[in-house]
Amino acid sequence: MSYQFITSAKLPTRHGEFDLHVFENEDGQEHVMLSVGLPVVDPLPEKNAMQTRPIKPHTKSIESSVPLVRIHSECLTGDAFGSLKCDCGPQLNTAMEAIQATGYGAILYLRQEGRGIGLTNKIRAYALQDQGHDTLDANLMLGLPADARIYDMCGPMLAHVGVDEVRLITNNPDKVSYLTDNGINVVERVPLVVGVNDSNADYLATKRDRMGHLLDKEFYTKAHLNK
Ligand SMILES: Nc1nc2c(ncn2[C@@H]2O[C@H](COP(=O)(O)OP(=O)(O)OP(=O)(O)O)[C@@H](O)[C@H]2O)c(=O)[nH]1
Ligand SMILES: [Zn+2]
Repeated sequence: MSYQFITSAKLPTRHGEFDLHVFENEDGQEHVMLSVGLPVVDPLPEKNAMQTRPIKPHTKSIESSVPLVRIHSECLTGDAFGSLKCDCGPQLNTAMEAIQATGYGAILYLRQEGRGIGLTNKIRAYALQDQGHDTLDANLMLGLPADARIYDMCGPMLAHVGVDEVRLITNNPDKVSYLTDNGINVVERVPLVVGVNDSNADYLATKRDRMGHLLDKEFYTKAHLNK
């Protein structure tokens, strides 16, 4: 699949100002990158398309010499509606804050709702979860993969802002492997365990115990929360 940069603009947010870049694949599916302190290709057609604005100075420290990057998969229910069934909303907000704090990094917001099965199927899976099935079994019962996401857009999106090494904010080792196997140096994995609550503790435990997510050290169990 090939990916094309379409346009960009400033996006002030409650976490600070980002440059928002839109990319599209050949099927017309859009992905978004929010960046801070990284080059921006001028979106205006009358200007040289390859011209870049100068990189804004960022807080230089040993930690921030490599950009902080979060690959975030779309979750309408968590990101927009404040759902407590998952940890996506708090993860997105925390990552945006952390990237603003370093002044150097990006969120790749991938439109792969429901781990790539789409919103309708995710809600079908939620209905099965309402009957007691866990997040993994619910997908399988629908005849769908546990995780249908692809990450081949990440390389072109990062290349667009001149990034080939990252400090990656994730608990998912698949994301680290994918980037590493595709020429992006992951110098550090930065864990992101936020938004744990009574409604998502079992869901997080399933990700830890059945899907290989690296949550063991930092993660609190439902039993712990109920103490
Ligand atoms: N199919 C399905 N998708 C879900 C469910 N809960 C959250 N999601 C989707 O899962 C995606 C986020 O994936 P997660 O497994 O939470 O985390 P991750 O991105 O793999 O790992 P981190 O980088 O550590 O956040 C989003 O696209 C959500 O819409 C669920 O119960 N079923
Ligand atoms: Zn979610």
